[in-house]
Amino acid sequence: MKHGLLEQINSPEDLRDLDREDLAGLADELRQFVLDSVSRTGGHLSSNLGTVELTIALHYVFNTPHDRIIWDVGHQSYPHKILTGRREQMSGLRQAGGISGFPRRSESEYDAFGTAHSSTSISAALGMAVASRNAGVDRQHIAVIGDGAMTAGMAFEAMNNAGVIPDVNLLVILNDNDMSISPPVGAMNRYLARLLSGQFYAAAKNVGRAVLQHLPPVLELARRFEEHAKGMVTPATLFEELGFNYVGPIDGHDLESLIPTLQNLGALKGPQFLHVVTRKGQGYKLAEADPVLYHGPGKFDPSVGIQKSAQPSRPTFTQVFGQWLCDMGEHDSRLTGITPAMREGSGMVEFERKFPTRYFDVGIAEQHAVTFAGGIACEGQKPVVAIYSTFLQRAYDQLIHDVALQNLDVTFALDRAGIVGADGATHAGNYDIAFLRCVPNMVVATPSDENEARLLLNTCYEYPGPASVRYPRGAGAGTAVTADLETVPLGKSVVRREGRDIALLVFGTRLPEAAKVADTLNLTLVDMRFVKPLDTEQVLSLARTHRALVTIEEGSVMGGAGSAVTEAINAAALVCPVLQLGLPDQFIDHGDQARLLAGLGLDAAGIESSVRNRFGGLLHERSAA
Ligand SMILES: Cc1ncc(C[n+]2csc(CCOP(=O)(O)OP(=O)(O)O)c2C)c(N)n1
Ligand SMILES: CC(=O)[C@@H](O)[C@H](O)COP(=O)(O)O
Ligand SMILES: [Mg+2]
Repeated sequence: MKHGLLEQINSPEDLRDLDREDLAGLADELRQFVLDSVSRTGGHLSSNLGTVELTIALHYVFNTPHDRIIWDVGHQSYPHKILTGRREQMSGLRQAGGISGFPRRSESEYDAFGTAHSSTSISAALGMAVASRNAGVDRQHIAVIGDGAMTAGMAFEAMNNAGVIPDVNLLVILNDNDMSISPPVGAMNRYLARLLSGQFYAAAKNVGRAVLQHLPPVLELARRFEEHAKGMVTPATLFEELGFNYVGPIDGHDLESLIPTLQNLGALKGPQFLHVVTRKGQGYKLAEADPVLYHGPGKFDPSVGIQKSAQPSRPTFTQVFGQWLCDMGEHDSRLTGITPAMREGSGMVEFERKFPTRYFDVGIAEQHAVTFAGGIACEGQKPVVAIYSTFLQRAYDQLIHDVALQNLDVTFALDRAGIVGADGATHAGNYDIAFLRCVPNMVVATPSDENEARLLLNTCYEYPGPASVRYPRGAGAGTAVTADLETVPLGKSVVRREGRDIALLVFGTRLPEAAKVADTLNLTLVDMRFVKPLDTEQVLSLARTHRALVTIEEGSVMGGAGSAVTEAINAAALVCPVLQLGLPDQFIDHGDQARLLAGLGLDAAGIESSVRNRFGGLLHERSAA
């Protein structure tokens, strides 16, 4: 077997120059490269180990970048990045200034479409296919979508549309590894599993034959009956009935199956559907055994695998939520916990273990998760939707129309609020304050530390309407968390420090940084706790007794909590300057969370310098007085 193949590949053209018998060796090198590089940078591992052969086959068979490949979610696109000229850049993956962990149009002409939020690939590929057809351009458009991503309604909306659009070159490849991040859920997963086992097709045929024994021996009727039986129970027909030519399942690690199949499909016109079976973590035993643990690891030593830290670490906000959910679930049997496919990320593993009948992983189906919660609330039970801030964007209409408008008692636990770090702009939880606070009936809570997170979860849970509690990725300052279920007054803030001249009004976990500034400059410090209902009485009182106010939040300044404060001051016709600190009107790239926040002026040094720049005169007057 030849060695050193990978370093000769600087573009897919180099790959296409290789002899076919060299591709298996290249796959071994590529897999090893993925493992080595992810172990050094952190990132998505299991999915990428599973797409090595598929990526090689696609670039080998198709004329990329003329032909378009769209990687759904894009967390499995590292082999694609490596083969498309970004091998060296993998050392900077997901770090400030480095390449993204997801496909990005601005990064490479081979990244046909930016992805990261799931289940968009078929829609985008179909759009491109229509545009190519209309422009008379002959090219192939390929959507590679996982079995997890295939659970989303959006994928089926696209399939439904594709099946009736004539003359489009669309190839949907279902990369079925029988895993989402967590073990797969739902009837669609069962459907695919039955398809793989082939048992149902065989059973359908047998049903047809058995019944036919009692029917007139008309061959044509038999054929139709068999097709009908097949149509009712054979999973393959779902895709066929939607207008696709279904091919598969084939072994997605076998280049000898993949290459000729792709060549054949490439020659066909109209919507094609290829079912490929892969294994998450393929080739790295530890990841094969535990693909969940290796879905998105930090740095680790591949020779020993991920090790548990010897030091007890500070609990993350996610863990605080997970503990709260179990405690509240124990206390109140009406509680149900809902996650759209983020059981581990949202801290619900223990809740599922303790309360399996009250736990619902609904698949990658944020819209359904929210309306499903609305339905549960209609019947007097108390759903908690645990969802990343960024993924709630998917379910905005459901939140307004199905929950808030009917004032239903749904608690939203918004994880990953604010800057998320390595996942970057696609996953940023920057907008929830702005998009939630304008919705009537909503309560919007912004805890400042772990204990506050628990208190505000209690409070929002007890509130008999729609309420959200947002908290960031990772650990807080290590504040001790109470074990009880006490609540705090709704819409009331807490003065943490009495100072002079300027008041810092903090919404959320920037509070410890703001506190340092308040101490240094002798300012008033208020933990606002709620964006909505806003503690207007407190805001107006501060505006009357201070020369200026500074609002601080880890969320979009536009429309955010600071805007709520200025609206309250304007409505009362008071005159008081307000400096609004938060996230600017731009997408924030990937990088280290703390450094990004510092770069955005949201650490103590940045807050102090903003206060001095804007209100330096006021501070000077104070010290002179
Ligand atoms: C809208 C949305 N919800 C949730 C996620 C989080 N997420 C990323 S990958 C993933 C699982 C995807 O499973 P699958 O498509 O089968 O790919 P695999 O991880 O198995 O390679 C989930 C839930 C997301 N990216 N987008
Ligand atoms: C690709 C994707 O959407 C998830 O895998 C996401 O990267 C998880 O993020 P956390 O690591 O913050 O759970
Ligand atoms: Mg999968």
